Amino acid sequence: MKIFSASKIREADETTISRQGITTGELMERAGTEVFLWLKKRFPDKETVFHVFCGKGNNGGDGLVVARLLHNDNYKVVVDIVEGTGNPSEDFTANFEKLEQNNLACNTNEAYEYKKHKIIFLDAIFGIGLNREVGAEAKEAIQRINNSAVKIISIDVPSGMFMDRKSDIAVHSDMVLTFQFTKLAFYLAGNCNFIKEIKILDIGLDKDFIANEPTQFFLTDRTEAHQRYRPVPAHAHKGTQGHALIIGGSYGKIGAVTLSSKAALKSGCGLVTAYIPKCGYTIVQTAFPEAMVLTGGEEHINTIAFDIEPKAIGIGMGLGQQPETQQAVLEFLKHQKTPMVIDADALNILSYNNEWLNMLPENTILTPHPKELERLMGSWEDDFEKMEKIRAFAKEHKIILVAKDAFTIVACNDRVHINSTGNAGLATGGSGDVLTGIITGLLAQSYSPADAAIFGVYLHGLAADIGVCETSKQAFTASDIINYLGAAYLKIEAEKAQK
Ligand SMILES: NC(=O)C1=CN([C@@H]2O[C@H](COP(=O)(O)OP(=O)(O)OC[C@H]3O[C@@H](n4cnc5c(N)ncnc54)[C@H](OP(=O)(O)O)[C@@H]3O)[C@@H](O)[C@H]2O)[C@H](O)CC1
Ligand SMILES: [K+]
Repeated sequence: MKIFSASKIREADETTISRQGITTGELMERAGTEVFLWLKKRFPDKETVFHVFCGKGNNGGDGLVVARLLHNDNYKVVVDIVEGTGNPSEDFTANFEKLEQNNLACNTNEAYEYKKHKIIFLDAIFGIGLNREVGAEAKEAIQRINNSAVKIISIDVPSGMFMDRKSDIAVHSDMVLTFQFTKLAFYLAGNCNFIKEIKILDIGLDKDFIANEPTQFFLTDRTEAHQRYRPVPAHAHKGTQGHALIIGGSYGKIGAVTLSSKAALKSGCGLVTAYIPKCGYTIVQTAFPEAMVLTGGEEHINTIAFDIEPKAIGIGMGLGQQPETQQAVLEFLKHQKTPMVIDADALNILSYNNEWLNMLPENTILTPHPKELERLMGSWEDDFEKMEKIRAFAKEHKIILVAKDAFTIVACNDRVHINSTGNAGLATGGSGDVLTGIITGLLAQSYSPADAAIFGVYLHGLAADIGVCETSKQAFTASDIINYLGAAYLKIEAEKAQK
């Protein structure tokens, strides 16, 4: 799914208004109606009290439409117009007048009994139009909302959240009902406390505009994942499903390479060879009998040489950074032409030898966690700068960068893809090793590097989303990601069959 900036969303509005021959007020009515219908379905109990906090712009206008529709549908509605939210927009004013005509007064300080009623706070103070720091009055309203113990639903965006820069104060939403497009700011690490859940409401913006307007940002949602997924061909055998080579491990860190190798095989490739130091030989052969094993070095890898022809290589998991290992990795990378995923210590070795980055084959996949990312490309001021640096770094070095985070970002071909699956259960040792294994396994199956990275990250997160429902987040381990890969594939197959 495309992600557009606030200015592009305004263009989409204007195009829709002119092509569909409607007014801005009619578009607002449509947006408000979608919110109303969603609320009505979710909260059928007419005793529910909706307390709507409106700013004076179009986000507030949406809030007023929703308030009127709820009121006319016999819900209990309380409306507060928040001061210090700019000059009233035309459509806000029109809807404010309609509210009076419908006998719904604002700012009445009406008391409602918290015990007796189910209270929902609707947040319509600011939307995508926030363009300066929130002033005292609006801040007070945001704090009041946040300090309440009731369910908070934001219209379009959590009020106070900037679309293009770091936000200091914003509504902490249980649910954001956002119009037509999801927003980039929702996925940034610094904003993670502001949103629990996102629901995109279709408000019928112009389809041609959406299809044709370019953007650099995409959400890897179900549809995107399905487009990149490649089912196993009916005539497949282990020779056609690709051979993955996983290079890594050192004394005390053989688990990393074992997890990675297992994940590669479970992602669907035909054969996996693990290249490890001798100290791990019995461990890998015992823990993972499906793998073939090659060795180099005693307790750490000191040379990388083999006579197999893998279709993809994953390197770095548990490798260590002994001088001999560093030398072996750099020598190895110098001659590589095979599609490759570089992780963990192999990434760190590259960061100390930055000039080597440009020698990597085009579209080599790098999978850093935040610390490794910082070592690679330097630090960043805020999430927006981080995103831009990731995009520019991938472009400059002609690589694919998989920046692991709560919402993992894949930068490739001057585009940024934000993953939509995964949960806090993935914050567990070895989950990165599993991801590298999955991506390497997909590469071995002839997925393009971009598809392997984008789909691999999605699949990894989906396995965790399915898994934690049975294990809990706390008890979820990296091995569970591997165990639930099958369920993730089955879910994707079932969703595709439903279409
Ligand atoms: N396609 C859609 O998604 C549609 C969205 N709609 C809704 O419209 C809002 C955007 O509305 P807009 O009026 O542009 O902006 P806001 O409501 O977010 O903000 C209102 C104005 O507030 C002023 N402002 C900005 N920052 C501050 C601040 N810190 N303190 C006080 N005031 C501030 C600013 O006006 P100025 O003239 O003062 O600069 C804003 O314009 C969108 O989010 C949706 O909810 C449509 O209803 C339908 C289509
Ligand atoms: K809002």
